[in-house]
Parts: sequence; C-alpha cells; structure tokens
Amino acid sequence: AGKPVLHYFNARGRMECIRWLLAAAGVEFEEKFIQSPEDLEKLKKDGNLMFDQVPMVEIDGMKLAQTRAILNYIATKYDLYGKDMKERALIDMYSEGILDLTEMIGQLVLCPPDQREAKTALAKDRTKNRYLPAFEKVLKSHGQDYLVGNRLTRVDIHLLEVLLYVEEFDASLLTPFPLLKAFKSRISSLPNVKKFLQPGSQRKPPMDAKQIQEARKAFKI
Ligand SMILES: N[C@@H](CCC(=O)N[C@@H](CS(=O)(=O)O)C(=O)NCC(=O)O)C(=O)O
Repeated sequence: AGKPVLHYFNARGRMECIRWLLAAAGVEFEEKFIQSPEDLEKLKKDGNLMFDQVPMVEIDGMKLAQTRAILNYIATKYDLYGKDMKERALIDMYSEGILDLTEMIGQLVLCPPDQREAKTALAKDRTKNRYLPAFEKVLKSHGQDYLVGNRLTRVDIHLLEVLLYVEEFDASLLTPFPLLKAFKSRISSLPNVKKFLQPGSQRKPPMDAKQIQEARKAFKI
C-alpha cells in the first residue's frame, strides 16, 4: 500500500494528533489540503466522507473518518496501543483525558470575547489542578520513562503534544511538574519526534482567531 493520505485543512484542528501519531511511528504521509468550499463539496459528492466531515485518512484501502477511529487504527497497526487489555484500558483513559485538555485549550481562541477571561481562567485551573497533576502522579507512581508498559505507546505522543500546547498557552503552568518537564524533553528527543519538531516538518503552527474565523467563514463550518 502507498503512503496514508490525510484530507483536512492546512491547520491543526482535529487532524494534528493524527499527524503526530504517524510521525512518531515513523510513517511518511501525504496531505491533501481542503482550500475552498468546492474542495470539501467534491470530497462529499464523490462519497469519500462517511459523515460529510473531515478528518478523513486514506489508509490500507480504507477511507477512514472520525478522529478517534483513525487514531485507534494507526496505534493498533504500529503497535502503539499496549500489550494487553489492561494496558489498552489505561491508554484509552489517559488519551481521553488528554483529548479533553487539548479541546479545552484549543477552543479558547474561538470563544466569544466576553467569555474569554472566564474560560481562560478555567483552562489554567484545570491544567494546573486536574490534568497535569494526574500525569505527574502516574510518572511518579512507577518511575518509568513512559506512561504505560514501560515502552512508547500512543499516549506518550498525545501527552507530549498537549504539553507543547500548554507551553504555548502559559509555560508557567509546567513549573510545578518536574517529572512532566523531564518527560517532555525525553520524548521530544526520540528520533522520529525530534524530526517532526524541526522546522519544515508537516507539523502545523497555531492559528490566531482572525485566521480561524476567516477559515470557518470560507468553509461554512
Ligand atoms: N467527530 C468527528 C467530528 C468531525 C468534524 O466535526 N469535522 C468538521 C471540521 S473540523 O471541525 O474538524 O474543523 C467538518 O468536517 N465539518 C464540515 C461539515 O460538518 O459539513 C471527528 O472526530 O472526526
């Protein structure tokens, strides 16, 4: 089979965690950017989007939609999903918490100005008092380099990704968490991850509110 083909906008959105997982697995992928409403309409009309939505990834003869389904398939295929049911259950639990935090931070840039202050305060509080403590505790509890099974799994990649978003959001939030800071450096120096962190990789930069509003208006989403 050829390289996976990722269909999405030229932005982080829901596709960025998929880009991260493929890159960490050392899998080269192609991207077909949706650059106009016509592009999205064509994908829909050709029957390529099961729910008329993207992300959609062409992989192994399938046209997979739904972010989590795509992540699950990639993690399974590249042995990044633990060695048994219990490891997979922990990976799922940790991954869902990370996705909740990613969503909470990612939505801030879109929230109405009159709600921004309160939502930012809440996101900082949850980051500092709910999510980061939970993962610091996991690392402290087993003293291993990775979150689950003492080897790299998808959840280490998801955690690194969100730690970078926390750093963009407010780097001081990481200060009270030495194990997470060491984890961030350790995972960032894995060869595939290091390469993805270099300029010129397929990793996407943050977008400001204006860019997102323009994109949403253009794509009518
Ligand atoms: N549950 C889906 C949601 C996908 C979704 O809402 N996609 C939006 C784009 S974005 O929100 O991810 O940027 C979409 O295709 N909207 C187009 C439409 O709904 O017509 C997933 O996780 O993939």
